[in-house]
Amino acid sequence: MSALATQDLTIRFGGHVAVNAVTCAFAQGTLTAIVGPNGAGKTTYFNLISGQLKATAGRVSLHGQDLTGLPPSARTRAGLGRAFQLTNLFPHLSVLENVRLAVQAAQPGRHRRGLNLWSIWSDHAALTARAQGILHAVALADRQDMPVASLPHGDQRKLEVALLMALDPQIYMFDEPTAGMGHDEAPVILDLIRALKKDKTKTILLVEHKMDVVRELADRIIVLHNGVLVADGEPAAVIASPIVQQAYLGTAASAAEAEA
Ligand SMILES: Nc1ncnc2c1ncn2[C@@H]1O[C@H](COP(=O)(O)OP(=O)(O)OP(=O)(O)O)[C@@H](O)[C@H]1O
Repeated sequence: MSALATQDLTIRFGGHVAVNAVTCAFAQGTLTAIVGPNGAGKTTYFNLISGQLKATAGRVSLHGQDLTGLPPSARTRAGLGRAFQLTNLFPHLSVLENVRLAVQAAQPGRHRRGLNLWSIWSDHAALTARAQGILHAVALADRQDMPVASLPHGDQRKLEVALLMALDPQIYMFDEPTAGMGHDEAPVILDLIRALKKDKTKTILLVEHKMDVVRELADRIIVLHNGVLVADGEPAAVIASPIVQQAYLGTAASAAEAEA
């Protein structure tokens, strides 16, 4: 059984069908890149999977469990990990405190152990250690005491990935994870995605415009164009296919412009 699947997933905005009957299954332990031109429906597809948008038609399932009617929070609890919107955080708490809260949120049931001071103290120490480990992995350890609101943009993107890791989801959904990062910052995030990929229990969906990144990381590429899934397969074959050359890389359009 696939880890995640969408069946005829569709959303209309007025007369515009932004995602059009997309049926796709994602196998556990694979990294699928989702590519397509601007406005193709990639982020909208993510929003439908994570529940930020309600589908007009179709279904989303996780290990066979139908998630379609569930709100985003329930999908997160079921194992879907979508990068946090930083607006959902506590902007005046520190980076460490925010990550620690996410680590804590990912461990349901701990509070039911009762009010035992030793367990509260040891829990707090363990949660802090885990949060610090994650911050180290995303190269944010030296920013751990800064209020989230004062982080520069590149560090905010790293924090999004840190919070996702804190939740330890089964499905990682990355939407252009290195967008807006400097050349020295992007490799940290790409290394993390490589490490997640090696952990064959995780399933990764990656929306990415940079084809060199896609070529290196993806086991499979799917292509959206005008909300429709137009290509799906092994990276080299998909990148070489006429539909991608035309729809995504724009060779046909460029050739036509050159001739005009
Ligand atoms: N809330 C909304 N209301 C109306 N139209 C929307 C809404 N969200 C997305 N759209 C439209 O749906 C289409 C797909 O947008 P989407 O952002 O998913 O594309 P994308 O492939 O992620 O593009 P990009 O690569 O530029 O991020 C676009 O035409 C967009 O204008």
